[in-house]
Amino acid sequence: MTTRDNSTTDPQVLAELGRLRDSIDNIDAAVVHMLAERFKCTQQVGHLKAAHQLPPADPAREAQQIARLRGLAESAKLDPAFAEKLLNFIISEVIRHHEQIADGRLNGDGASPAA
Ligand SMILES: C=C(O[C@@H]1C=C(C(=O)O)C=C[C@H]1O)C(=O)O
Repeated sequence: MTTRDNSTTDPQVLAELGRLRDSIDNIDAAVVHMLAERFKCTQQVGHLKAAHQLPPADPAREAQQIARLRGLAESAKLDPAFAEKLLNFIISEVIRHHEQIADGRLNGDGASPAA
């Protein structure tokens, strides 16, 4: 496929591209805000688990979430395999935080966890 810069592209095409990118930027911002809220909740779960000697990971709960999310993805015409991969990626980070909390390496509400 050949590529070229924007200088000769129809202004209407560029306007449409700009409009779509504005929506993409809004969606990305919403995703970041929703993830931040999710991590605030999961940090609290991590502290609760650590205080009551519960394990950081709960595979049975994860299996339920994956099954539910795959169903939601299918209804929304999103690839269920992609939805599962994304959820697993997020959950693995949550479990890492929970292990840090249990080891006393992470405090606070976890809005910006240590690396
Ligand atoms: C948040 C929890 O801890 C872990 C993280 C999960 C998640 O991010 O959704 C789900 C299950 C657990 O492996 C939980 O047990 O609810």
